[in-house]
Amino acid sequence: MTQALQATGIGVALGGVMVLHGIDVNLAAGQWTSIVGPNGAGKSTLLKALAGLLPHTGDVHLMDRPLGQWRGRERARCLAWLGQGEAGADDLSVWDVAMLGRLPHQAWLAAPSGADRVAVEQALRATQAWDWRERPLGALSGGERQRVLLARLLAVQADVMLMDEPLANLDPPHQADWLLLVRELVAQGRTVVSVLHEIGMALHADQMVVMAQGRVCHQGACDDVLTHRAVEQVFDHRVAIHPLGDEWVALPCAPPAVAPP
Ligand SMILES: Nc1ncnc2c1ncn2[C@@H]1O[C@H](COP(=O)(O)OP(=O)(O)OP(=O)(O)O)[C@@H](O)[C@H]1O
Repeated sequence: MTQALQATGIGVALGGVMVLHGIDVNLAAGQWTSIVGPNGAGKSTLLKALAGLLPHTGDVHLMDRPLGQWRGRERARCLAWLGQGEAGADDLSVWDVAMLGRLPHQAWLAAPSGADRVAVEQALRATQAWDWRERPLGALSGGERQRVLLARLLAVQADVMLMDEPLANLDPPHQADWLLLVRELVAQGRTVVSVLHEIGMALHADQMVVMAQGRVCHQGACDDVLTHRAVEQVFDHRVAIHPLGDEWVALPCAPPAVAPP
């Protein structure tokens, strides 16, 4: 199976402290992988290292080529990024924000091509952000803003898409729309890697990477009970995964009762 991203021995230090320790992961091409784990586990840091956005030790290969051997624009066409709580660009219109996703396709200072405009319109329609295209990003609600940033990622039309908490601020119908969108992207042969706190949504992926304390505790199929047990363990059994029809649901659990003194 072709690997879209392969990380070997990834170590990252932030503020002089090691926050990732010797991470090895293989993320298959044409699949959706979700990364889950408690707050501070290192999920966002791993995603940034995979995107080449952070200095790290170890190796990352994108489509079987070392990340460092990709030229900047070529890599930006292949790998698209949606960060967590991205700030800035508030004065830009929604259209212009989504058009930023086309920069890797455009010659320096060139006007957007017809293909760029088609890609942006498709992306804004896919996230139901088309009607706001003339509004400034800063005038949108949190969920509306997130859908525009998702459109920017889609506009890249990259083969590999990394998303850090893509469901942040999205209401349940738009979370369901995102799930359909990801399934469609994967059906087209694209690779999606998402950091998710919504374990129930994360279980819809093909593969799951389970992290805690800067390490990968488990990587496996989302329908494998070993993966479920690993998820329950990293969350100190405060979440339990149960079958529901053909799917899996994650339910929160009360803390264990403390025996009276
Ligand atoms: N700039 C920084 N300097 C020092 N430590 C940092 C810095 N940024 C993050 N960290 C630490 O690195 C660890 C991993 O952070 P990271 O954001 O990758 O975790 P996460 O699993 O994505 O968490 P969350 O679920 O809360 O978003 C945390 O302990 C965090 O406090």
